[in-house]
Amino acid sequence: MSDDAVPATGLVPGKARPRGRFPHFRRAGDLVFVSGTSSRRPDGTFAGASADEMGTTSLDIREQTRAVIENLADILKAAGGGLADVVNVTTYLVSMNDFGGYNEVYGTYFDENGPARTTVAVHQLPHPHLLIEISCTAHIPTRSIP
Ligand SMILES: N/C(=C\C=C\C(=O)O)C(=O)O
Repeated sequence: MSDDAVPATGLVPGKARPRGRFPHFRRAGDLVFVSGTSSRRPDGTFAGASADEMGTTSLDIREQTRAVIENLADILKAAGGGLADVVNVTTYLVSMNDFGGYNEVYGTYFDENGPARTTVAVHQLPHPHLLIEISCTAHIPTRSIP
């Protein structure tokens, strides 16, 4: 693929729009930086968040983690790569009580040969239903894109 055909930055069609003036990803040379991504769906609902008829909310860290990583995969695909190209991950959890569930699902996508990783707990994320947000960097040389 010619360099011109590879988007350098972008809003990815079909993904939840960023909640601010930033792109889903930005390329700098062979590196692709993906903005912090949640389990938010294009319709504004969240995978891994539900409420019963009384309004009691249930949040599921495993489901949210899976949805976040799948959202990252879709964004990386639009940038010409995939999860196998990720070299660094930063994870933001609202509570370290969710570390076990997050870690379990993470390990179904990545292993010790995968990206470097940092996981931190933060006070809040941009919506009260969010337990997790992940940003990542991928190495996707434009010359490797078919
Ligand atoms: N990356 C940011 C928010 C992401 C929210 C979401 O994906 O639901 C940001 O505000 O920097």
